[in-house]
Amino acid sequence: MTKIYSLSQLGWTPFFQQQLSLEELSYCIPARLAGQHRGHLDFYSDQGKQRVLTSSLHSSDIPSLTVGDWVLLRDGRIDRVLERVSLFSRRAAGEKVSEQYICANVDTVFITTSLNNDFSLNRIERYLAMVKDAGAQPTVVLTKADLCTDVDACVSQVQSLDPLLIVEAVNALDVGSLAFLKSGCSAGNTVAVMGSSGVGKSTLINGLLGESVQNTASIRDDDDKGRHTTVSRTLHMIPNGGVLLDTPGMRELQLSDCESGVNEAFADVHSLAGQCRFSDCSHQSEKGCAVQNALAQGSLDERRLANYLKLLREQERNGATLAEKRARDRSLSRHYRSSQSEAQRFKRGE
Ligand SMILES: Nc1nc2c(ncn2[C@@H]2O[C@H](COP(=O)(O)OP(=O)(O)OP(=O)(O)O)[C@@H](O)[C@H]2O)c(=O)[nH]1
Ligand SMILES: [Zn+2]
Repeated sequence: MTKIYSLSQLGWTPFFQQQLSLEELSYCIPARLAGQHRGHLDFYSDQGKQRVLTSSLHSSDIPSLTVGDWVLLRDGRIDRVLERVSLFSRRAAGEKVSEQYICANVDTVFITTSLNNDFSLNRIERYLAMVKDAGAQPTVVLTKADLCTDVDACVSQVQSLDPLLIVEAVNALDVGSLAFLKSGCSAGNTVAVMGSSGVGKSTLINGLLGESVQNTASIRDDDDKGRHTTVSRTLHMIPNGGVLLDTPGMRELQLSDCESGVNEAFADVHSLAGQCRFSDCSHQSEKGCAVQNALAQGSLDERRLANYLKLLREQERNGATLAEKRARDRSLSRHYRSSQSEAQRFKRGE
């Protein structure tokens, strides 16, 4: 028997609720996509697991869905896909500019890097740009703190990238050191983990879930042969609330097209660049370059500037089409968020 979870345990928040009309509430069931299989999709709702056969869908609906999506089900079919909080995708191979979706509606990403060989501010900045571009919130998790002789120095280097960034050093093998991260995984919060191979993502995930992933209370499925397997091992319930989305695509994600994410992750440099005398300043040797001035004054770090320019060049090579499409999607999602907070203020009578 599949365990039943409440919508909030499955990651449902007011952001999704306010997209439903009263009428829809009477005939639709909100459900979250937990697994995509060859012939069917698995959804979870507060009524349990529901399987939708791919053959019952419009072929154009399928590629636009991804794990983590919330949809409205009506009579066992997808009525519509709800607006997303965030979306991770990559450029699909091929001539045409198209996007391959990886997962949706992740609130918090644990950008995981180890405090030994893997530690690199450039890599962390790259991940920050990706997470911001997707519309999610980053938390930097520095693993293998037990193998590092100066944890505080590394933490403050990461913190210097952004004073508001949450940075946490852990020994992922010691569950006790994950208490702070666990406290952030409350009901309604969807978390994903990203980082290079070997940094300790699986160890961290096992620690957050409390047991080995294989034996957790993750959403389970009986496969056709009657065996008990996890649903593509993508959607896991975190004890005491929250959902962990763990997809292979997320683990392999490369920085592709996220110029606006780069500019957000480097808000300090981006804002300096806006103050240069010439709008097309290349920040090399032009007169009145605010970026070069900041470098000369020591308020901007040479490494950070070099990484910013490198990431922007990568964006240019990737072309702007996808970036524009994402910007459109994001502004729509911001619109929803702001109308949501307006609705909340209204409710409170402000
Ligand atoms: N000492 C120490 N070892 C750790 C820590 N976190 C992970 N490890 C070890 O590092 C190795 C790699 O950890 P994994 O959790 O498999 O790393 P991963 O990021 O999931 O790797 P991929 O599956 O390749 O993506 C394992 O031997 C872990 O036991 C830590 O905080 N401290
Ligand atoms: Zn300049």
